[in-house]
Amino acid sequence: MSQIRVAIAGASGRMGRMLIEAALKEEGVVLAAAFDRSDAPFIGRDAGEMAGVATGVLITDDAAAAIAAADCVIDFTRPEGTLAHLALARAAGKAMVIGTTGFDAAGKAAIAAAAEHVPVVFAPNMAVGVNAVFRLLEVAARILSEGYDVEVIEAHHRFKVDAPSGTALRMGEVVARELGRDLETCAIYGREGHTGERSAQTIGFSTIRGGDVVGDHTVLFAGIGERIEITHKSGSRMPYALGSMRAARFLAGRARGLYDMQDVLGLR
Ligand SMILES: NC(=O)C1=CN([C@@H]2O[C@H](COP(=O)(O)OP(=O)(O)OC[C@H]3O[C@@H](n4cnc5c(N)ncnc54)[C@H](OP(=O)(O)O)[C@@H]3O)[C@@H](O)[C@H]2O)C=CC1
Ligand SMILES: O=C(O)C1=N[C@H](C(=O)O)C[C@H](O)C1
Repeated sequence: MSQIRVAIAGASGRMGRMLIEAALKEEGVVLAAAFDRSDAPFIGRDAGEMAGVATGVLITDDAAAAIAAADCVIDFTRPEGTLAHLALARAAGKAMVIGTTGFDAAGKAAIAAAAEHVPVVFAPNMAVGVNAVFRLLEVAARILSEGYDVEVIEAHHRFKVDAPSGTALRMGEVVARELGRDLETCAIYGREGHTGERSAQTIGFSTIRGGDVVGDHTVLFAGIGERIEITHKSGSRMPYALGSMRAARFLAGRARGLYDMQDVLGLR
């Protein structure tokens, strides 16, 4: 089996630690480097420490050196960090898996531009189950295209900084595309005060933040006399991390281009 050497960005973060654990477990993946910001708590410590394994790979604050040591960067940080790492990966000709959410249009355009030079997997959710739900939503939206109001409801931990989640937005995009609507113009983000009656063409989003909720997403199709709910609940971050390892393996030896988890999982 061919091997891919990965560098984990944001190594001290919730996903960074999970990604290191997954990289150490996954066949065909070698943990080549782990890096974070210079004020991060684990700089200089063994990347395997959290997983109770000595790896000899020390967490560094030298992003360029970490990226140079790998074939592929796996990045779950913040949009500004990801875009800085992407510029380094592009300059060094390295592949990249991007799980970070919350990009604006310019950030997404920068990712598409970099993918003209290096291969990139960019997806708001790497879990296999969520990607299966995206396909289920296409079927549901097709069948329930008349007379059903669409609402996307998501819940996450108190530390999450972007809303709605990237996954909720992608769910909205999938349903909107199937219904021939443009999410840019039909989305309603929360409601307050005298809103008037609901307009049939809208897709509503509701966001809950609290405690340690890993990530729950529901798409509700509400008709007169019946409701259909399609729900995914995460009990652990490991499915995101294992999905990212599949994405890194998918990129091994691949040409430049922009891919997502539907490509990685062969769901297109
Ligand atoms: N696609 C998917 O499947 C999933 C995506 N995500 C997304 O991944 C991202 C990270 O989530 P999570 O791990 O919970 O977040 P954390 O805050 O726990 O971790 C983020 C890490 O990135 C570092 N970081 C923050 N800002 C920068 C920056 N500007 N430059 C470089 N490094 C930076 C943080 O360092 P410091 O602590 O010093 O700020 C930290 O180490 C979020 O966008 C989230 O939505 C999460 C789960 C699954
Ligand atoms: O921040 C998180 O935790 C998560 N973020 C992603 C998102 O915004 O969709 C994926 C998952 O829901 C966890």
